[in-house]
Amino acid sequence: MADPLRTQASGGVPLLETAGLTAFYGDAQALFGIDVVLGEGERVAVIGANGAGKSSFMKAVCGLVRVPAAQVRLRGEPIGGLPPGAIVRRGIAMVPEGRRLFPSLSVEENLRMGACANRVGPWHLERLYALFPVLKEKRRQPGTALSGGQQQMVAIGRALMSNPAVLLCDELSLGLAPVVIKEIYDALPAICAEGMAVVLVEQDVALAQRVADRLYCFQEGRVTLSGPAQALDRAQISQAYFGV
Ligand SMILES: Nc1ncnc2c1ncn2[C@@H]1O[C@H](COP(=O)(O)OP(=O)(O)OP(=O)(O)O)[C@@H](O)[C@H]1O
Repeated sequence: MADPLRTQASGGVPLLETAGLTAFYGDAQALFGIDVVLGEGERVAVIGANGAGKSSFMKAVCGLVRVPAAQVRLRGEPIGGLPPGAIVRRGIAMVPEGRRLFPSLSVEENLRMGACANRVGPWHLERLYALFPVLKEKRRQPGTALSGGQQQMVAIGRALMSNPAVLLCDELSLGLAPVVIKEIYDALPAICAEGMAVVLVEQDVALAQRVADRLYCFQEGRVTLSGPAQALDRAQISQAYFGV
């Protein structure tokens, strides 16, 4: 049967693919051959326990952890191991775990930093302010003076300002109140409206199932389960998540 992820993108090539992705910190291996495929406009969630390798995967894709070139491909082109700036210019932007705003810059300056990639697309300051109006109100304040949820909006906005084809979001909900998490995730359809694809690392499995088209479960640096988000049941996920 035809694989929709390979046929929907041009020439049968997926938008983003990792093939046997391995990653190391010195001698310590964190990823042991991760195969992930992302189609145009798809939303994929990566779940797994602490230390499963989710953040290492995201860092490997965006160039923060060096990996062999052919292990990460964007529209078929090997991009593994390129410097992070080069990967952003090719269309992959990251919302990092813990937001990592520039503390000495205002909200607006943080947002403008994302535009350094010089990519053309639908995202610009005014559109971001329409999406998250509170950021316009607070645009002259230091980014780090904002609440956690507002800082997350800045981190998302900064990534969107590079007009990516793929947005990587590492634990958007970390440390946020449920009402704020809902506000952030409610913005996702508007963020994806032009067909941008998203990879989300999410600790809340039920939330991941609600927002993603497909899930990958990692355990100890390997994919233990993948499939359509709604089709995977709790028992399968628990087995893949905890290995019990
Ligand atoms: N900078 C680092 N140096 C050495 N080892 C690291 C480093 N970062 C992560 N690791 C190790 O790599 C493995 C995967 O960690 P990673 O942070 O990718 O997992 P994770 O699934 O994102 O976990 P969490 O949910 O806690 O963020 C773990 O064994 C971790 O200890």
